[in-house]
Amino acid sequence: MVLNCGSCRGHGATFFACAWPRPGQHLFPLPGRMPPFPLQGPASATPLLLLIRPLLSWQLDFSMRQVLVLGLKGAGKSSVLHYISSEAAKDRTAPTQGFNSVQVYADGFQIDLLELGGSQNLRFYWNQYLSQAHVLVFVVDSADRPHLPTARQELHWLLAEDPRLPLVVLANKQDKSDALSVAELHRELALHTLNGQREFFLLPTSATHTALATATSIRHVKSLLVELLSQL
Ligand SMILES: Nc1nc2c(ncn2[C@@H]2O[C@H](COP(=O)(O)OP(=O)(O)OP(=O)(O)O)[C@@H](O)[C@H]2O)c(=O)[nH]1
Ligand SMILES: [Mg+2]
Repeated sequence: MVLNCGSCRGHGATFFACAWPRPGQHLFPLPGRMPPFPLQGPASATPLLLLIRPLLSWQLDFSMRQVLVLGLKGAGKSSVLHYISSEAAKDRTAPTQGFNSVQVYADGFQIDLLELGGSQNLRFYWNQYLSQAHVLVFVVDSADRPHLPTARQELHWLLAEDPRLPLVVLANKQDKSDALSVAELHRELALHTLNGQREFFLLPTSATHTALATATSIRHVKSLLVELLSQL
């Protein structure tokens, strides 16, 4: 079930509760700029506060589980989020300018999935959201060979910051004929270097209509997340 900000109980700071973005909403239209989190300051600090308050609801709450969804631009993050929240694929998605979030309920808790845009200027802010995430989902375009070294570099920078955060890597766009296999991606992303401290999963996915009933269905991602998060 998808919930919009009207159902954002439990975010702690009620003043900000209504600011949680609606699913699919892009609330950060400023080109390439997104403030770091956490941000502090008096409530009178508008208009900056108005711009940042959606991000302030990304905070720990025992009834919520936070999933941070990262990956280079065009990897398929928004498409994955759309499927997880609506159980339907989307033909077109716009590049995320800032962030994008969806909330789903499962097994008695709320899962907040937060996607940060994957363009270079937004990647600068990625690591600032790690500390409040329960799981990191890293989406890779399996057919985008030229950008795999960048994806590997970005992923390993993130992992170095938090050696214990559970990691789910999605080898997305498996429907493409030139997509690397999971084994090839495992090698290209140097995932063998992960130490045994963190829980780690690498799943083949395809966020397309035709793949919804196949082995690469995003449905498996949702099940895995629920299982991982219910152990917390
Ligand atoms: N063939 C194929 N196309 C996909 C798949 N997933 C996403 N796409 C397409 O890839 C393009 C980019 O997808 P997005 O979901 O917007 O990518 P993103 O990671 O959110 O990109 P940014 O928001 O710019 O960081 C869109 O045209 C999607 O329709 C997939 O599994 N297979
Ligand atoms: Mg996006």
